[in-house]
Amino acid sequence: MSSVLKHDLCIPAEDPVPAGSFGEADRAAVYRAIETRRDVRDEFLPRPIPDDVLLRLLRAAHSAPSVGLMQPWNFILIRSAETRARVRDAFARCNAEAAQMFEGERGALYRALKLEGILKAPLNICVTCDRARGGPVVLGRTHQRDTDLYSAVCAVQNLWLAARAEGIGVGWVSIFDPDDLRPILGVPQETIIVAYLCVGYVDRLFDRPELEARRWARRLPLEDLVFEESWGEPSPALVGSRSAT
Ligand SMILES: Cc1cc2c(cc1C)N(C[C@H](O)[C@H](O)[C@H](O)COP(=O)(O)O)c1[nH]c(=O)[nH]c(=O)c1N2
Repeated sequence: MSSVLKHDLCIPAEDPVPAGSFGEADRAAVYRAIETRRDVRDEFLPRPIPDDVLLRLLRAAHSAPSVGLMQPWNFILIRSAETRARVRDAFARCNAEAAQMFEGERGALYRALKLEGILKAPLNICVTCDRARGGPVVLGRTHQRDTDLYSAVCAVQNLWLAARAEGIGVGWVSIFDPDDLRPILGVPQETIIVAYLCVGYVDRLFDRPELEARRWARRLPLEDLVFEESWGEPSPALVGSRSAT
């Protein structure tokens, strides 16, 4: 790196391949996993997930970044039909409440959506966050207490992307009262239930978010979300990107 580069942090046109970057095929695979990852509700197959594959997914989750290397996560693997049925009941109760919050056509559309695959997926995984792990003072968490929760969410996303590469679908279900789940799964009171995931091989995937395909919501244009230097200032770097969103 020349001294100009060091001080100006610019990358000249003739810059060689950045150190540590992936080759083209690997890079494309990473973006493919990111872009084709979907939330899965109804496309699960009963085919069991082999232990070695499951281990890869859990290792991917456990490789996530975490504040102060706190690694606040635990993973509860739920396979029994009986436990899943109890969880499904907890979902159904909350989903009925949620449905009442949308009126008219929106309510009808909500009721038509399938928002979980708890019984259909052969495996469910509950991801938790132990807020006390790492002791009372954790590097990086002193002024932002919720960074432990953010860390656990990073683990979920790692698992989700690794699953995509394995041909395994994941569906995140959050339509629960955590206090309903807690006794079913034996989660201690001080531990937060971060995510309840339905996991299994799939026969197909939506090529865009299902909620978009079913006209519930739309992906927002990226350039509306990126600011330059200060809130509300459009970024020149994103000008002309609308067609790419
Ligand atoms: C924290 C959180 C919680 C939930 C979700 C996601 C996340 C991040 N999603 C999935 C969500 O609807 C989905 O990710 C978006 O619609 C985008 O679709 P793709 O994930 O790109 O397929 C989700 N989906 C669903 O059917 N029931 C649910 O309860 C939830 N809950």
